Amino acid sequence: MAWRPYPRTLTPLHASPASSPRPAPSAAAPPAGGRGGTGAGRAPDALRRLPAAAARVPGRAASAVRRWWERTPRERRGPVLIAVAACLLTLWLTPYGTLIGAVALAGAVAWQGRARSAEAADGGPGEAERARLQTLYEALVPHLSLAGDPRPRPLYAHDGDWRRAFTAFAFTEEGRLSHLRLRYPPHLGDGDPESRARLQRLLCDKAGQGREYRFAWHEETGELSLTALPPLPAGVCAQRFATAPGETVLGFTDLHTARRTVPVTGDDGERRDLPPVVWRTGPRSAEPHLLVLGRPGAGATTLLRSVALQALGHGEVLIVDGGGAGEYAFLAGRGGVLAVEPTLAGALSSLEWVTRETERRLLAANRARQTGRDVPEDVCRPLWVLVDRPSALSRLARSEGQRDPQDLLQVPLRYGRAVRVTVAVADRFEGAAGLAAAVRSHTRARVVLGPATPDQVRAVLGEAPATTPPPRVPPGRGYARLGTGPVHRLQVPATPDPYDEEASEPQRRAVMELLTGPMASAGRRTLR
Ligand SMILES: Nc1ncnc2c1ncn2[C@@H]1O[C@H](COP(=O)(O)OP(=O)(O)OP(=O)(O)O)[C@@H](O)[C@H]1O
Repeated sequence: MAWRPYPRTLTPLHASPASSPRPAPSAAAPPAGGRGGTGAGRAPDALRRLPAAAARVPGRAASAVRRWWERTPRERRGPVLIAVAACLLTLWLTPYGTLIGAVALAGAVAWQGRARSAEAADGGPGEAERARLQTLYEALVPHLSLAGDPRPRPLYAHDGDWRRAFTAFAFTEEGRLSHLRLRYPPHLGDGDPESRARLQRLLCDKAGQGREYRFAWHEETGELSLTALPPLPAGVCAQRFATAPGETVLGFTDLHTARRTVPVTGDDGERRDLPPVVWRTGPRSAEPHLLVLGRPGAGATTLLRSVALQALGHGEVLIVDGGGAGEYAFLAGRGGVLAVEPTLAGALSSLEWVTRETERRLLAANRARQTGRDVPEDVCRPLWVLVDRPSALSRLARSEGQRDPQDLLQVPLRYGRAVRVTVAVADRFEGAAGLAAAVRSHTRARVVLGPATPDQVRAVLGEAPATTPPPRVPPGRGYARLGTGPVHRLQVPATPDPYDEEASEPQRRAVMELLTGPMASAGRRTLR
């Protein structure tokens, strides 16, 4: 297989530390920006940390002022502003007032940062942080101590020391635990999923609700690390992503699980580099077809729309809308869109054409190879078959005594990869039982959207996520797994139906901008 370098617009992660979001902390290194330390007495590097700590002081003072302002009741904000303005005016009018004000401000800022700088300088946690670690340690003692433990100094004991148990930790600027690495005793049974789940639940409760956490078990060293994850980037609209041909962005994920970033523009117009989940299709792909499952309203249709808009840049698209709600109607008649079929009859005839077209392409490719000629262009042009809610169509077909449209997906699913025919299927959880065996066995790129239990995620992706469920699940939020790769957290870009009046104007406009022009009647192909 030929090695293909990154296109210049794509950024390998290691190449742009300055412009990328900060990497999540590894188990050995607490997160940059958070304040961390080791409990086991690593050598303090005070001199190195002091300038950095001093540089953070104004930032801390500013966030203290912001927190104070947010806590101030609305009715008191006006008088407070007037008092501040009066003080500033007095200083302005007093001889040397500006200078006195500046010195006083610098003094206040230095005072605010003094205690914390001292802590940061010796690398140790502050008083509040020590108290949090102590509370966490005491909560772990009943779970991790052993009655009648013969060892003279067990890791976890009521009069024990958290410094021996916690080998690394870090706190956020707000004083919340952001990273912890702890040693666990051998009797925990780290091979037992129930023991693991119990300890993880306890740690989540004690580390603070309302965030997602990633757990990593290090069985060789008997350590467990917990890392608080920031929310995934929301507010990314549909747009032309910087990808190579054959690559589709399913959504965005965490920096530590992605291999690169792509530049994107948020709906506020701000440009950022974000780590995408990239799905590769085509003859070399190990996951040439996609299955999306989720609860109603979780965003499965949105993901198929996003795939369709990206596919239109390089190939032709045929859509079967089993939901029949007209959520793809805006694509009908656009350049590159072969058909949008909301009815059973239309779905059957279009999918029959797809079967014939796949077979035609296979024969043409075979003949070209046998005669040593190039494969014809019409065989290489990607063909995308997007099927939304096939289980609903199958049910309808059964009740009407017609052929199951999913039977017609067998050929493209089995043989389509070699001739660039890609199938993406979306359905609801309750429709999963109605998916044909071919759909289930040939869709190795998988996405789960919306609220789902770890067991539901495992049932679809083959593995539960290593992260805890998000406290609030926005539309388009879920998990993705490509083949046997890791389970990624996923946020799908907002790609609404541009005629959906409830969608935000910038998001609808973004979709309209990606639409190809109407197809000229001369270019229309008949699928019947
Ligand atoms: N990634 C996203 N970002 C922002 N909004 C989204 C996203 N995904 C979905 N939505 C919004 O959530 C709503 C439901 O989305 P969508 O129709 O895609 O869900 P669905 O899973 O197909 O639901 P159903 O099965 O009921 O059709 C829509 O209003 C849509 O605009």
